[in-house]
Amino acid sequence: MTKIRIAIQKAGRLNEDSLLLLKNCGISIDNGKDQLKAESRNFPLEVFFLRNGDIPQYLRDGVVDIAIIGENVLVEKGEDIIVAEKLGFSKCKVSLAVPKNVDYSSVQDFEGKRIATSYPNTVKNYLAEKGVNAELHIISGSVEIAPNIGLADGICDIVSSGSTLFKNNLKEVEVMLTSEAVLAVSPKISEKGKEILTKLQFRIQSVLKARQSKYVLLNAPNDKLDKIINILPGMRSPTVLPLAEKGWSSVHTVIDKHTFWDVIDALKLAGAEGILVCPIEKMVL
Ligand SMILES: Nc1ncnc2c1ncn2[C@@H]1O[C@H](COP(=O)(O)OP(=O)(O)OP(=O)(O)O)[C@@H](O)[C@H]1O
Ligand SMILES: O=P(O)(O)OC[C@H]1O[C@H](OP(=O)(O)OP(=O)(O)O)[C@H](O)[C@@H]1O
Ligand SMILES: [Mg+2]
Repeated sequence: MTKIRIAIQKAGRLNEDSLLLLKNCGISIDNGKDQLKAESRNFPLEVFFLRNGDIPQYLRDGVVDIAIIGENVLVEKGEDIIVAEKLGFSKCKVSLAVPKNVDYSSVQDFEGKRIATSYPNTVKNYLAEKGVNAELHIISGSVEIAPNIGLADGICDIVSSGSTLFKNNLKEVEVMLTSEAVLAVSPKISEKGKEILTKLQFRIQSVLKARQSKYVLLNAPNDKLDKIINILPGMRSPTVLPLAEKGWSSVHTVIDKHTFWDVIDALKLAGAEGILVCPIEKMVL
């Protein structure tokens, strides 16, 4: 039977969320400690645990069919790789930063300066677009220390909360790109592999939609139903059921978690009572 091969980061920031996503998709993986390869018992999937930075090459060569990888790594070394799905976790930026005490006015200030980074192609392309020439110092980690030890005038690295920059007396001056984990696809994937990928993507989409939404149940007096229903976005239109108590109804609907608190406040004002909010496990549309 054909199986699809997926690359997942062996250890690091993407590992846990990638495995959780597969688990939420109902895919069980027998993953012993330090195992570099594992199989699913209930989905035609083989998992390879690899270094994030090596994954674009494995995709290009067709050694794996798909991968969960940071978009920023594809920008750096996998522009030819197709992204099938954004996955909503490991969100970060790739930014330029300089020491806090430097007077910075524009990207032109990097002209002739030394920049330490693990993302040379990203910086090179960005600066070329802006017509700036700088000298790059390629290092594989702890980039933020470079200006403090006199190795560089500025850095280009991943920024999330900004605390690493802050601790190293640096300030973010240019955001070159924003990134999140994505499902990437090898250009060499077979037709059979594509069929399995479609099934996997269907499951992933159901999980991601569910993560974004909450199921809401509330009670309302019938004379306030119109106003309440107007507030609710819902998947299609909300379900309205009569309560045992005369003149009252129960309303069921789905709310996007980003607008959630605003909608709840509006519902209360409109006369909703006994509001219950539940997580959704899967959302199949
Ligand atoms: N601080 C952060 N916040 C959010 N996402 C991050 C952060 N740092 C890195 N990422 C994302 O997670 C990915 C993996 O980062 P991590 O530091 O675990 O691995 P790495 O050292 O870049 O790669 P490798 O697996 O090759 O060692 C990055 O490519 C980026 O997309
Ligand atoms: O803005 P922040 O929330 O501080 O996150 C940014 C830091 O996170 C990443 O490093 P990581 O901790 O993954 O260490 P690494 O360099 O060993 O990969 C990245 O390289 C930054 O240094
Ligand atoms: Mg890191």
